[in-house]
Amino acid sequence: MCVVLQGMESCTVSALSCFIAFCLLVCLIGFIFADADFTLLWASLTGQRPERKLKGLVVWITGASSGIGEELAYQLAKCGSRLILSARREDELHRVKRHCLETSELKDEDILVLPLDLLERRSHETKTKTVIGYFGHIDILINNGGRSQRSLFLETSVDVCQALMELNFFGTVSLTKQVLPHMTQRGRGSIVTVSSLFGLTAAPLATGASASKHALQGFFNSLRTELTDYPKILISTVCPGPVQSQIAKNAFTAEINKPPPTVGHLKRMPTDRCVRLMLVGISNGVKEMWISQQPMLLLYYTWQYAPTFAWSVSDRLGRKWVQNFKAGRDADSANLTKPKTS
Ligand SMILES: NC(=O)c1ccc[n+]([C@@H]2O[C@H](COP(=O)([O-])OP(=O)(O)OC[C@H]3O[C@@H](n4cnc5c(N)ncnc54)[C@H](O)[C@@H]3O)[C@@H](O)[C@H]2O)c1
Repeated sequence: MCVVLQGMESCTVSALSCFIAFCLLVCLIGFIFADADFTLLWASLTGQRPERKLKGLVVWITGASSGIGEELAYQLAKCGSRLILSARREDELHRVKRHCLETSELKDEDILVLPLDLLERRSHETKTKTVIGYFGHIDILINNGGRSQRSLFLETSVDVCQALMELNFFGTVSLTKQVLPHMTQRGRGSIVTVSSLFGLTAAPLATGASASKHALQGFFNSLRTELTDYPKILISTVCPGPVQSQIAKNAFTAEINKPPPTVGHLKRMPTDRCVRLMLVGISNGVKEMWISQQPMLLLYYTWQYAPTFAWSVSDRLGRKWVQNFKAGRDADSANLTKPKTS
């Protein structure tokens, strides 16, 4: 009897260990192939669908003429959101609007094309009044417009660092300053700001851009803590790794108005996947979203738990990137490979 019970016990224990090992294996595989932080992935598996949550909402997108902003417009239009499309180039915004109308059930009056320069801060009050005059309210502001950088700090004019702060940080803060009082008055709304993984960590050739995104992280994290009396106002920051867009082509270089010498071919996440995850995050009240393919995401987790080890890995990767850049080669494509020799 005793021997039988012992046998059953050891069977149960080994079944339990197999089950735990299986769960750990599933977690490990999931972790290796994950392209977002766990809260966001959980929301995408079990949370509210954007098609349900965002239908009919009024969403203002800055930087809607290309890349992530353009894709946001397309996916939000399919969700049935009413849109305000802003960027500097009006013709490009009309192109995006036409495509939204062709691929969704929205009507012409559901999309307002509103040219806006983030650098022209004095215009932001009037632009906000125009939007409220047109739709009556704003449910979601997506602060997406911005630029990056491809230059070594030693060769870069401080004017470039200032220009990056003016655009990415002050332009965003200025528009938020106009829209937020409207949301606090209504007691609800979302302000979603596209930061970057290098707003949390760092990247070579992007000192000024990284600083401007770090500033955004600090600003919006602090703002969130000030708005605890408004539980229905969401302040969310999005931290993407490399995503397919025009970002490298439009990057600042060592001097203002000097185009990048080469356009990188860094392995980038498809824009539609990044935007889908963003919309899932917005629909489920996710306050910070990390969105990136591996190994960038893995490196970022390492940064959280073993920063010095992560710095030694990123120093190695960064050195190759800088060597290629100095040699005038495509720096982006070499960030995870050996320096190019031809
Ligand atoms: N693509 C990436 O790899 C990546 C990674 C992390 C963060 N981001 C961030 O995502 C956001 C969108 O960039 P993207 O990748 O789609 O690049 P993009 O160059 O394709 O789009 C940038 C958008 O910002 C607009 N813009 C630039 N200057 C402006 C100004 N003065 N006023 C108004 N609009 C202006 C552009 O017209 C364009 O519509 C940016 O804030 C960028 O920093 C991008």
